Amino acid sequence: MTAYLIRNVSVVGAEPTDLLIRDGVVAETGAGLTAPDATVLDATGLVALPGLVDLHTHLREPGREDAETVESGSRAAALGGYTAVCAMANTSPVADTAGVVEQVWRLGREAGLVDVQPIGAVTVGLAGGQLAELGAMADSAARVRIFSDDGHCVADPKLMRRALEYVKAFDGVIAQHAEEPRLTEGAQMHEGEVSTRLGLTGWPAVAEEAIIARDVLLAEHVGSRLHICHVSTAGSVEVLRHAKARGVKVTAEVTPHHLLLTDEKATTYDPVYKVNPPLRTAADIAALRGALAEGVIDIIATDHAPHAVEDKECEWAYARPGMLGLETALSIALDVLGPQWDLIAERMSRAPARIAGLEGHGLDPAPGVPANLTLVDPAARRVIEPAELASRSRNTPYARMTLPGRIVATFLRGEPTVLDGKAVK
Ligand SMILES: NC(=O)N[C@@H](CC(=O)O)C(=O)O
Repeated sequence: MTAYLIRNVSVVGAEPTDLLIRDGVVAETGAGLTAPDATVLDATGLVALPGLVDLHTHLREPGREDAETVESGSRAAALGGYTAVCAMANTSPVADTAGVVEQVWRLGREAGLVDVQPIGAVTVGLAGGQLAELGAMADSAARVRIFSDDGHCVADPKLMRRALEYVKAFDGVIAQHAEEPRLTEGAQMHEGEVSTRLGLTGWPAVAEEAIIARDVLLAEHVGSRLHICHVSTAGSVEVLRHAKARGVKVTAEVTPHHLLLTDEKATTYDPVYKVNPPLRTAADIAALRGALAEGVIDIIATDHAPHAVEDKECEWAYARPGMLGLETALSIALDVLGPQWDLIAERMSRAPARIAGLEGHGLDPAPGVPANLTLVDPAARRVIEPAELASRSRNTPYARMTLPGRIVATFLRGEPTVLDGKAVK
């Protein structure tokens, strides 16, 4: 195994130092290290972060390998600075059995670019009718700890209660897609002034907030861990703040796009901006940014949702919701938060690794720690060209935008997956 001596790197924004990576771990740190056998990387001006961890990735395999595979999504993740991703269960077949989660887990190991941790479905076929085999998925080789029907809400309160009770035994977590389905029938975008102007059916903020309010109360009643996917409204932030103050075991994520883009984008009628939950207002964005700084929202998760061309380049009403995220998330975080490296490390690596219980991830580079890390050039700016993305899909909302920051290298257990900004395999 090649050793790497990373020279003059700022670890999470601290004074520059050297890092020696050997045998899969950070072997030494300090100024002026020597290691004659090591490959030297000059990292002057670069920042080392613990490898990013995405709690919400759609990899589309099995079933829609034309849109993404475990391998192509893993490569996109590595290029985005990630060393671990949690793969959502809305595949075809649905990841609601030990067999399917083991298949995804094995494909992730074979690709070997990031650790792929499958998420199991809460209900059979995501249909919301009966609980999936949560225990069998937890006991499988994939050791599933997060369960989610993402894309669908677990709308039945009794089933949600049972799911929360069930996973408590193995410290699992239910990740809820908060959307009261009766309030979003036929919805095409955020319900507000813009939807009225465009004459499109609205997805009201209260459809999200009502489910979060219900579920934090259920989680408190049961004493279980609840995670809220893609929080998108100011009202949701208020509900979460209240729940956290009461000591409810709830965590929450926000996506890069909900931190940056508003519902005004729908006026273009370009379905690349169609996403679930929908893009909201500038006031929501301000509240989400505040909550992220404060810790009411724990993490940034991408909700990387690749879609084939025919599912996106069509009329708005027929387009599938979702946008790419893995290869641009760190740039959007830098744009939104500025060079607050400790906050970025917390929200994009340490906290998601803790929530998912991913051993060896989310740890700042230090002697003895597994070498899962990424090197960022904060001074670089890049133009996003959809055709250059590693994802099999092209549905990025940032096409031709100039974004700050570039991932220069990513290491997974001491092996580079990205070097000089390019995937190693
Ligand atoms: N976030 C999205 O807009 N899409 C997700 C599922 C979902 O959450 O609707 C997808 O799988 O495409």
